[in-house]
Amino acid sequence: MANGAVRLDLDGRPIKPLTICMIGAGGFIGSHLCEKLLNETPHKVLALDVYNDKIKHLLEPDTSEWAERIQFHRINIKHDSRLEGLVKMADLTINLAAICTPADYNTRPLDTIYSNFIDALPVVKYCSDNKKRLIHFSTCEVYGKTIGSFLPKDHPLRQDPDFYVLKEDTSPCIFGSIEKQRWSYACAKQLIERLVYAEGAENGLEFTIVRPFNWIGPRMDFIPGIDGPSEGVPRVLACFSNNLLRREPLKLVDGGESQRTFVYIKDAIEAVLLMIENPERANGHIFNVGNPNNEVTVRQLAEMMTQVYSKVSGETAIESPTIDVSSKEFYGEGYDDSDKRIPDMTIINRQLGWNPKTSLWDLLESTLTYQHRTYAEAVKKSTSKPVAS
Ligand SMILES: NC(=O)c1ccc[n+]([C@@H]2O[C@H](COP(=O)([O-])OP(=O)(O)OC[C@H]3O[C@@H](n4cnc5c(N)ncnc54)[C@H](O)[C@@H]3O)[C@@H](O)[C@H]2O)c1
Ligand SMILES: O=c1ccn([C@@H]2O[C@H](COP(=O)(O)OP(=O)(O)O[C@H]3OC[C@@H](O)[C@H](O)[C@H]3O)[C@@H](O)[C@H]2O)c(=O)[nH]1
Repeated sequence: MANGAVRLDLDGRPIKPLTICMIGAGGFIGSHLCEKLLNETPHKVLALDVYNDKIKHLLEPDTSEWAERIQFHRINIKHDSRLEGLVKMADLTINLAAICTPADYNTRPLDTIYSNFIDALPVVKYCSDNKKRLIHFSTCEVYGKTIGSFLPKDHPLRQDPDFYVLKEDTSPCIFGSIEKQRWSYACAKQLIERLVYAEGAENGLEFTIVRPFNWIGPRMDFIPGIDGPSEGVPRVLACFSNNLLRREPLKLVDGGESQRTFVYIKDAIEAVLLMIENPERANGHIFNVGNPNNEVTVRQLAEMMTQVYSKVSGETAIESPTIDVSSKEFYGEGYDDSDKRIPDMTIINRQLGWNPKTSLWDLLESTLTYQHRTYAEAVKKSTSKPVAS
């Protein structure tokens, strides 16, 4: 922690140091949350994951100021009897573990459903049985498609926020048919949300559910062939970064017409810290965490990323920076998409006073600077390797 001052919660009460069992701590969000907790709070982290590459810098012996506050446990929660003991040792459990890349939802629907529902079940049960607080990571995908998407393209009601803004307590969850296996993830996340909520209602579980709306930033996913499988398909930020690093056109799925709101990971982590440290304001709530001001179509995102990458790398853009591909070609059979995702911010504003700060341009600039610095050399080397004869 930067200084020894006592931290106060939003109601002016001192915050007591916590032990946090963080499952999925080695992933994108987990790595930023661990960093924040170690840098700015006195809390201790029991970090559980199958991988730790993204938090290695926090575990190395020379970061000894943190050595006593973070402990890594290489655990696959599918089958590890140590899990309940670790939940019991902690004051709070945060579950981030999941398969959460859309390319997997329609091609590995069983793994997706098991990961997002079955594997999360014991975590909920251990928290409930042992009277431990749980912060569970769900997703904005539980909203599925907007009501407005079912209206004709030029219908005036499409402009009415009631037909597209997504509200935790009133919006319905609208998924495609069962053959559209894209929705396997959203459906599993919805059922685990319902289970967590029911444990709260029937057994008094103290819970908070987080619905992230496209959090992006450094360390998200992987660059295929560099720190992940060559044939792997990460989420859009890493797909487009990979294309820019390799000087290939960015692939626009079905014309890049879908809309997303992107929030900077560092803004979003502030919201999670408020939930951790203000249980009385966060328990029993479901929170949208996103930035309604950063809405773009995927095509606009591609154009912006191309411009920003040119600026940070000093390379001019290629002649045809984007190319259209069909979703069947890109993701395979059973893909479908959310048309538009604007989070309503009323509840998080009222309970925690949180607001996102960073514009899309600024967050892309810092993220693409990181991508260029981290990967440009490695990509260059990998593409200049002589082909074996
Ligand atoms: N990043 C976003 O914008 C976003 C959006 C919506 C929802 N979410 C949710 O937030 C959570 C974290 O997302 P992320 O972006 O950090 O993803 P991520 O893939 O980077 O992190 C997930 C981590 O969980 C670990 N994990 C998965 N299965 C495990 C298991 N069986 N045992 C132990 N560890 C396991 C993975 O190794 C990985 O490190 C997920 O639940 C995801 O569904 C994220
Ligand atoms: O190369 C690409 C990659 C993706 N896309 C498109 O870009 C959009 C965003 O794709 P992402 O891979 O970021 O994933 P999505 O926003 O659809 O879903 C994500 O949202 C919330 C989380 O739960 C998950 O992390 C993930 O499901 C989609 O419309 C997708 O079709 C492209 O056009 N080109």
